[in-house]
Amino acid sequence: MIEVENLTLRFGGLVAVNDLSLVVRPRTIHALIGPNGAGKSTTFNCISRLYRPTSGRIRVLGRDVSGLRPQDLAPLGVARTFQNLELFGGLSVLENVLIGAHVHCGGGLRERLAARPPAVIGHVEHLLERVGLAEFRHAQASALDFGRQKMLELARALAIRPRILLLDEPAAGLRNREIGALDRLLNELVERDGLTVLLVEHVMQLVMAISHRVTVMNFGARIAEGTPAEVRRDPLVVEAYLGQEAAHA
Ligand SMILES: Nc1ncnc2c1ncn2[C@@H]1O[C@H](COP(=O)(O)OP(=O)(O)OP(=O)(O)O)[C@@H](O)[C@H]1O
Repeated sequence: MIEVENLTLRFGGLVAVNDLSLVVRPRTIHALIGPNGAGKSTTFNCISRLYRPTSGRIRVLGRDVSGLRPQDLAPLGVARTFQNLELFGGLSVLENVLIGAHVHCGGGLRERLAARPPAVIGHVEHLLERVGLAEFRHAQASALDFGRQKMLELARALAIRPRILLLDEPAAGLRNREIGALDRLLNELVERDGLTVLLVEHVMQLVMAISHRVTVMNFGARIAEGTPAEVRRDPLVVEAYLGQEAAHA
């Protein structure tokens, strides 16, 4: 679903991503982990076209993305969420998801909100149920607590009916109960709906529970890859990131 080949990105003299290759297979949850500054977000931003790589190649759904703009990815079936939430705080929960649902139709914000075909509303209501926000559908997005705002961002991403979900730290700042709900939802999206998920995440509780594959980065490069159990035991990973405690967890 995603193929990253020899990706390098330099910011001036700093090599943020260094010759990174990785393959995300269909219907898997693939986590990108590593210490702060390892190059995870930069890799993510190259895949979602916010950054232009210095060299290397990225294919998404078999297509070279080098000529695409960030907004070209949604029509291809690729949705993303952001580490710093990017909601329309003044709009309702329902309207925020509606905006996502209309991505295929083009047009401005006003047109997207004005056109509310019943089928689209039905889909949006269904998504709000799935992320546990149905009862908040008419609340203003900015009035939700942080955990619910994160679920709203996820619902908006799902509204485009994506085949690939790119999630930037979906569990950051969530409480245990919320992480459990996210775990169940992501599993269901992959198992039942056939989505593919690539996530950058620091919350090991989630990564180790849900990932089929984990790529570990340090200093811009890949230092390990495997199942959660494999990377947890990898001495390089233990030294760079997880610590002895996680190795024995
Ligand atoms: N826009 C930028 N301009 C210059 N340097 C940058 C930029 N974005 C990231 N960097 C640098 O590139 C390196 C990799 O950063 P990146 O944000 O990709 O790491 P990360 O693994 O996502 O870290 P974190 O877990 O803290 O989010 C860091 O040294 C960072 O300071």
